[in-house]
Amino acid sequence: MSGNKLENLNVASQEALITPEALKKEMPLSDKAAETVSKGRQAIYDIMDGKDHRLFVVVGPCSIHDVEAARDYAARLKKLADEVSDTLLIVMRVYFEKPRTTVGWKGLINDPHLNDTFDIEQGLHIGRRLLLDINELGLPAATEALDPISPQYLQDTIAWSAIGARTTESQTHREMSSGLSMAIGFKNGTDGSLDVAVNAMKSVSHPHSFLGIDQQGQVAIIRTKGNNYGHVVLRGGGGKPNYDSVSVALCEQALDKAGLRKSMMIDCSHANSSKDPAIQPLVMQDVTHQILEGNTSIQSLMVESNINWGNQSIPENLADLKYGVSVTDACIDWPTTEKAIRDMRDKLKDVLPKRKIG
Ligand SMILES: O=C[C@H](O)[C@H](O)COP(=O)(O)O
Ligand SMILES: C=C(OP(=O)(O)O)C(=O)O
Repeated sequence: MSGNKLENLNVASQEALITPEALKKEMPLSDKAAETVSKGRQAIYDIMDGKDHRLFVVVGPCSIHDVEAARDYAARLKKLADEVSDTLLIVMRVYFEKPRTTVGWKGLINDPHLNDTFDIEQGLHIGRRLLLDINELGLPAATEALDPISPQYLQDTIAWSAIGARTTESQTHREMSSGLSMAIGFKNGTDGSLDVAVNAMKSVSHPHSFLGIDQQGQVAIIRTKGNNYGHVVLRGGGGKPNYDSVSVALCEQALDKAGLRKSMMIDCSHANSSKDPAIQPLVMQDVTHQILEGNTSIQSLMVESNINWGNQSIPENLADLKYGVSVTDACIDWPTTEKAIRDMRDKLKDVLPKRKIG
């Protein structure tokens, strides 16, 4: 550590990490996986541009903590995705980085062994392997871009990214998003503020120059071109939901006033469900009804779903973990997910092709 007595005084230790280039050399993207990423990104662009009539639906666990259960879930979701692909583009939530309101487990990259050992090098390897395998299935992946460095390790496997409610106002995250290679959903603030997401959409469309790391892990000046595929994610906040038609109309007005594309995602979980999974299918039904009634701005949804219902705390003895149950937010189970997605597809399959977007 530096000999300077005025710096790192609160740093306990630091250790070098594998570079992004080295990790990708160890775990390259196959042609099949690359095709899944590229097609997934393009389909989302086409949906946002009104060239593809479908909705895209980001479905999956609140967080990934058990890669075998994640593979099991991905195989089920891939089958469902193929079944509904005429109407819904299904993208799997593969969330490795968890923003916490205060403290708590921060995800599989930060602590892959769920025991505060913070084996981040192992976390990056495990996370990349799973993302490669999910894309190999032909299932595109979505994640939250939370850590400003990790995208250099993983973003070549990602078709869509979210910036979370706690970081949508962050300049660092807006700068990072302006250089990412896919559409970015900006959550409204945890207090329900829409302004932070609208301002993020404005910011992300501009070029930015900022401090980052390159593929060789060298600190570098990153200069971006700007990203024209930012959109708002309505996730509720301030103790109340904002998926209702009035909140959606107010969001459309705000986007119109700002001269931004009226493309939004409804997050059926978080403050839109008061974190009660039983509410998520009701939100999905309400959104479907809004579209049947003529809404043309809702182009995507987010659903927190797992193999089994609810959530669990991380036990002292990991052998006590219940299979396929979230260790962060509570999720709907697989049968509920299948039913809700199928219902949405059946109700919208003849309507979406007639929607005039934009
Ligand atoms: O999606 C996960 C949670 O909503 C988010 O990480 C905050 O969780 P917490 O309030 O339990 O920290
Ligand atoms: C943390 C999440 O959501 P939010 O940022 O809306 O709380 C999430 O989608 O996992």
